[in-house]
Amino acid sequence: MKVHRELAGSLPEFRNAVVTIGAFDGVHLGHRQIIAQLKTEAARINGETVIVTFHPHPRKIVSSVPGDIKLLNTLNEKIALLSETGIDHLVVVPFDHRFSNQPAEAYVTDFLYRYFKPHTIIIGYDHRFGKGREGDYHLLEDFGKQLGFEVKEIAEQLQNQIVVSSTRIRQSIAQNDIATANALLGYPYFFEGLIVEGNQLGRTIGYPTANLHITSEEKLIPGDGVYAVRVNIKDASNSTAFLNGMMNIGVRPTIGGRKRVIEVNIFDFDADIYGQVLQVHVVHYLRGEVKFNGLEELKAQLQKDKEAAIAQLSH
Ligand SMILES: Cc1cc2nc3c(=O)[nH]c(=O)nc-3n(C[C@H](O)[C@H](O)[C@H](O)COP(=O)(O)O)c2cc1C
Ligand SMILES: Nc1ncnc2c1ncn2[C@@H]1O[C@H](COP(=O)(O)OP(=O)(O)O)[C@@H](O)[C@H]1O
Repeated sequence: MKVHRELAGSLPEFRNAVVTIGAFDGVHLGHRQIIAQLKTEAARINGETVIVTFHPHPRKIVSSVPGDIKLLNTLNEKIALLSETGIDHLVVVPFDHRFSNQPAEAYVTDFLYRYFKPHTIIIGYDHRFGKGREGDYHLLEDFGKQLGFEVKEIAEQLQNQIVVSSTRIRQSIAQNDIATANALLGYPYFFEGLIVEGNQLGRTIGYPTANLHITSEEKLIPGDGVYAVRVNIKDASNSTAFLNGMMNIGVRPTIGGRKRVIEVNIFDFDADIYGQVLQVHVVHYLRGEVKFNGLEELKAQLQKDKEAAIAQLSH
């Protein structure tokens, strides 16, 4: 997959471009359905598959509360996930107020048609574009007749009767409904953080925990609670080996904590990994955070959590 981060001057001439446009936050099962169609269509006409996405996320620019929205993917994660789907081109369009204020007609002629000369455009059932989201499938179809491109619409995707949408997945993760989120994503939700020092208390009770500092401000972190996780230490070896573990997200009422922390105890593991980046794949929600009467009670619960986590991770 070739990644293009600028429009003017640097885009190639695509051969029979089969294009889709969207935020693709999460690269979830609905997105994957569109991508599958893109590839089928491109194979049929010997064309190239092109995904057009925007950065920053359009909601960050047009939202009334800027900076408020948390996302499923950082740009780099999105690029990695899309790259695995086997498409030919990803175009990351810088999204700003000027771009968002283009009338829908100008968006089609001065942007879509001008840069991509599409053979076919495939969009999701709820895709909107242009100032005030005024452009839709029908407008695109009208332009297609004039300018000579095909437009195809993909119906909404259901998973266990739930409509697959980035918004729905974001809500599920924030409310610790990891089961729903993962089912709609098609993979376990993941995030990463830098391993920093904590109170060094964990090791004294037999459960050392890697405390994570999240460097991406936009990344959505699951709601408070205890989770079964798989982790990958992103060190120089670039190993993709996964280790099992359990994670707590919360303020740690038992030790009188106030600040929200994210910490992971890795099973069958013993090494100093301060300063490394840990990627955490959230597999299962185990329980809510509890205030215990002292460390002994907490320790007993941690043993139970570990057994529950191992049972979940062995599926
Ligand atoms: C799987 C797991 C579950 C936890 N559950 C709770 C909990 O329910 N209540 C709580 O106060 N602390 C909980 N903790 C946090 C512990 O209090 C914390 O790991 C310990 O104080 C060590 O902190 P340190 O890493 O900063 O030294 C949990 C930690 C882990 C790893
Ligand atoms: N099994 C393990 N799981 C997590 N971290 C571990 C493990 N074994 C060793 N460590 C190391 O120990 C640190 C955690 O120990 P801990 O006593 O909880 O200190 P801190 O409060 O600084 O997190 C981790 O950051 C990591 O470097």
